[in-house]
Amino acid sequence: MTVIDLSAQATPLELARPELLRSQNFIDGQWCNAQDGKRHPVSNPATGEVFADVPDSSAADAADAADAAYAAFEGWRATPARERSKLLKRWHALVLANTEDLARIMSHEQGKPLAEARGEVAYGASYIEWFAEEAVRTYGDIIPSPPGKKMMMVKEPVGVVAAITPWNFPLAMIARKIAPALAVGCTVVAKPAEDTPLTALALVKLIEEAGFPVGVVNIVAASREHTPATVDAWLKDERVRKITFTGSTAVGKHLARESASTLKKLSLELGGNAPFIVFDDADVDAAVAGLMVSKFRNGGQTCVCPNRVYVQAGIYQRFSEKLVAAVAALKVGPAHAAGVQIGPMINARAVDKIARHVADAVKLGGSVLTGGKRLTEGAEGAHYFAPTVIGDASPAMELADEETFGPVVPLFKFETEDEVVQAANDTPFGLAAYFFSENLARVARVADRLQTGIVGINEGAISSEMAPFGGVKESGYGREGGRYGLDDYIQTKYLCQGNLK
Ligand SMILES: NC(=O)C1=CN([C@@H]2O[C@H](COP(=O)(O)OP(=O)(O)OC[C@H]3O[C@@H](n4cnc5c(N)ncnc54)[C@H](OP(=O)(O)O)[C@@H]3O)[C@@H](O)[C@H]2O)C=CC1
Ligand SMILES: O=C(O)CCCC(=O)O
Repeated sequence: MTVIDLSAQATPLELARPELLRSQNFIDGQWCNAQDGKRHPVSNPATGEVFADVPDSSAADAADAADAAYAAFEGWRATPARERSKLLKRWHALVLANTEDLARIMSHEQGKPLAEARGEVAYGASYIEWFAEEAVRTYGDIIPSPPGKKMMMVKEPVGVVAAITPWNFPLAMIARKIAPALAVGCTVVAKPAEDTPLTALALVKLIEEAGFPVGVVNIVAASREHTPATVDAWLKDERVRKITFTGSTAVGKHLARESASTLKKLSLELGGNAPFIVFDDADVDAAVAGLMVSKFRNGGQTCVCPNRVYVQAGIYQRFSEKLVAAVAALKVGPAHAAGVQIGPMINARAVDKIARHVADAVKLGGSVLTGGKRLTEGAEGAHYFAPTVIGDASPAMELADEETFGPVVPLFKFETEDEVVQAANDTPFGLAAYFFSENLARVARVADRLQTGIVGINEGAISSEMAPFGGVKESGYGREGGRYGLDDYIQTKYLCQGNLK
């Protein structure tokens, strides 16, 4: 592993358009402070340095946002789909035009390498473009009807949508929630993660510049301490008809429970525990390349990152040697340094969990083939963990059950297809799975048997605005992206016209 000067001070956050760095909530077309004036700091995970602050909102601010979104709803749903589409296209163009500033803000608050942050801007923008195109295609149905009747189905927006988003993809996650909501005529209240509010606020600034009507999108920032009460105001509010959430399964379950009293529609994109299976008949180089792409994206802090890597006995040694060489060549360092591939982890809690998983694996007989430790030299205030491969992993280890959310690859050896499919499915989670095999019959069998919402077959890069992203089991429900991505923001209305002469 190459470590690029962890003690390097972050370059100041210089932006071509400094006005994109917002420090207020956006409610009813106004930038405003929290009613009680509270604020919370935003720091750079590469240095620990606090470089901005934002409102620490409360239930009162959330209620104001809901009032605005509710008031704007009738007007927005009545806006022609073509017009909604045009505004989304304008927003899309503004996001792309401001890529560099958005990427810098994102890297500064989240820690991902600048090149990756630029990629996320393009990725998030692709959802906005996609849903701008889909906005004009929410067709209903004419139902073959009995004589004297005309039966029809029309699609309507569900109403006010609350979007709650995580810190790992501060731009793409909120973009792929707001864009489909707006496309079908819903209005939005949003709350970004404590650690990464600035990217989301910048994105909303561009919504303002695109010329969306007042109240259509509202955003409030809050600290981890005040988030539960803030979001609770939306959970209890019967005018908020939908919650769309990406984050941990524990919080997803809380949202499902607490919104039951008003029976909201829910999309929950929750944690995963993705298996990555390499069969003896795989193209080993392609499998290593696929694993590197999927595992080390965002430093391993991605819900679809492989968490358990199963390698068949016949190629275990060869695969592991090639993998260790590739992992050992990764460059770790602060987001702004040239060539960095793995940045700091988001916060102390994240790196503590990774260290706990590695220590537990070693205690239970795992061997550290590369990495295996925190990188602390020169890294005061930051949270780095060395890209790690652990050999001889076993099901009793914590990392087999819980997503590590960091740059750690545990290698499990297996003998048979049946055994590995059973092991892969032996988890409450079901977001993504990957496998590599050149055997056509096996490809069909294994793809069919894996219990996940997404399967990468001889492919590590699965995410795309054109495809439905989402899980099964305790990884949640609902789909984001593709032609299915509007469904979660729509309700079906059946019209039955009678007495037709
Ligand atoms: N599916 C995915 O993509 C993600 C999965 N995770 C998993 O979850 C683990 C923990 O990460 P963490 O950041 O704590 O994830 P959380 O689920 O706590 O955070 C995700 C979002 O939910 C908000 N939130 C937290 N508690 C509540 C609550 N009681 N009511 C309403 N909203 C709430 C957070 O706000 P705030 O930041 O203010 O607390 C944030 O906006 C990770 O290690 C990973 O395993 C995490 C992020 C994304
Ligand atoms: O929050 C996550 O980790 C899911 C988003 C990643 C993706 O879209 O591929």
